[in-house]
Amino acid sequence: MSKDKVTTATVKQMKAEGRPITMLTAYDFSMAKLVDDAGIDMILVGDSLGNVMLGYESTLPVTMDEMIHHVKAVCRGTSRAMVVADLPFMSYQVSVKEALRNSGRFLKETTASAVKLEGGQEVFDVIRAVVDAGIPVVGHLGLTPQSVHQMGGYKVQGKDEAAARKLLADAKCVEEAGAFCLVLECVPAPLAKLVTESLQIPTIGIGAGAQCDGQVLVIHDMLGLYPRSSPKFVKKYVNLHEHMTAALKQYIEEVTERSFPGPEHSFGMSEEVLKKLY
Ligand SMILES: Nc1nc(=O)c2c([nH]1)NC[C@@H]1CN(c3ccc(C(=O)N[C@@H](CCC(=O)O)C(=O)O)cc3)CN21
Ligand SMILES: CC(C)C(=O)C(=O)O
Ligand SMILES: [Mg+2]
Repeated sequence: MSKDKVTTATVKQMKAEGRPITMLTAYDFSMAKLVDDAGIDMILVGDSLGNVMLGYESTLPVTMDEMIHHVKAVCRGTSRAMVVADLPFMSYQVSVKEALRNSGRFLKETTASAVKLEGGQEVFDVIRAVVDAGIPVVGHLGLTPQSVHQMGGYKVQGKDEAAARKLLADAKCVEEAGAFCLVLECVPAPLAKLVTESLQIPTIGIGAGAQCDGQVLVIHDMLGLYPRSSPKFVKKYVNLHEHMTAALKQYIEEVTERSFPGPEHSFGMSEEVLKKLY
């Protein structure tokens, strides 16, 4: 392992020093290389690949085999960032044994160094067992997309007193179980701040305000590459959809009018050889 590689120790150190942790998703080699070269700390191969890469309506259909396919590609493009593999729906809910088997697959079949899973008190035993097997775990609370049907849609979580208390208790559970880091998704900013102050482990927010120890976004959302509507928490740093459409239209036009390829994109041969062919 190279000496500047981001590890669980790096992330812990960053919280201690008050340095924000940066995380983005990536799902393939080229995007991972772009993100890693830019200097991101953590790359999440999210099950959101079901939406942005595979066109599913939710993350629920994503399989372990689909995840592994993408995690492998991301690892090949990453040298410094820590790669975190998202455990897909039903890969860790059935039993602790299955959770161990599937977490183990990520670390054996790819070079990812941590796994992520959704839930609080109900996944305490799972987190504990995976951590005990030597696999670092990232928790995920608040809006947990794998429970979309139970939540009745993608909604901000922890708004009333009971829900807020439950989220705080779940966060402490996730830490107690041994997770080294916790994603907070769609949580009121003041509650995310309270959770962040209440935990030793760093929190990584997405729609959880500025007081988390780090931030994560889906890369397609922040680059303006996702054609479906984006949640309120997304900031589009660039509208790549527009830039790419312009490039594609120019290509179509130039091929149609035969201005592409030009001489600089073409290969010649000697007149002498050519003459013999005619
Ligand atoms: N491209 C993409 N980006 C994501 O952030 C993302 C995925 N896909 N797929 C998996 C989940 C689904 N996520 C979502 C999807 C929708 C909302 C959303 O529409 N939220 C409302 C909140 C409304 C409210 O309760 O006030 C919003 O307006 O932001 C939030 C998170 C986050 N994840
Ligand atoms: C949005 C992040 C936290 C995630 O779980 C994913 O990309 O799947
Ligand atoms: Mg996910």
